[in-house]
Amino acid sequence: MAFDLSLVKRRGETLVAAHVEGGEGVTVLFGPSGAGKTSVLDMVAGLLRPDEGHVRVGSETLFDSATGIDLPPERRRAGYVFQDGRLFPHMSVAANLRYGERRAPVEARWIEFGAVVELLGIGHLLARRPRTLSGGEARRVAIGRALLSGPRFLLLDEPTSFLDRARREEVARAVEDVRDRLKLPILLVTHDQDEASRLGNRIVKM
Ligand SMILES: Nc1ncnc2c1ncn2[C@@H]1O[C@H](COP(=O)(O)OP(=O)(O)OP(=O)(O)O)[C@@H](O)[C@H]1O
Repeated sequence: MAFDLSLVKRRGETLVAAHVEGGEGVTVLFGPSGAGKTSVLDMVAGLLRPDEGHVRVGSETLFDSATGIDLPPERRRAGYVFQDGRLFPHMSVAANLRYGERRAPVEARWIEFGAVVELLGIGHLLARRPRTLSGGEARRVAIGRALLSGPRFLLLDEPTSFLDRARREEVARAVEDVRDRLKLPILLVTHDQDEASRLGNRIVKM
């Protein structure tokens, strides 16, 4: 499955434009602050309406301004991991993960709780609250919650930003595992050149 995106959106003074014709694996959106990377993720997720263009993932059209197709976010089935993770602070790690799972219709669940916990190495964290996690652990839990929501693809907004070197490494490895073991299409935003080269099967400059 691959992304096929052609998007144009005016945001204030900025014209955001992106064209992606991807193959498998990780497509990196790379560019300076303000180029519109997060806006592109929001348009793919269905949270922001493009002025023009299309969003296709695999054989499915999620948006097309020419034909009027515009699926609501819940039917697009994006696993969106926001830059700040947005874990629920009053819930344990396990409850955060289960929340993702409960959101998924039964027929959309393609991965088990135990498999996600194992893949991301978060078994020892299940009883903890988000505020007691390191930045890298919190990002891994947020990726796990997204995976359990039965997504067709993942949107990762700067998954290693604001982390020290060791935590960046942890999260980068988790992204590689998701890419290589689950074969899920991933659209990943970064402004770190090394990370773009390491994780991306292709890089789209914005
Ligand atoms: N709600 C909004 N109304 C008007 N302009 C906006 C709005 N949100 C974002 N913008 C503008 O759209 C442009 C793209 O913003 P966006 O957050 O998508 O960029 P980005 O590349 O993800 O930046 P960063 O790397 O800093 O997160 C910016 O110029 C921003 O000021």
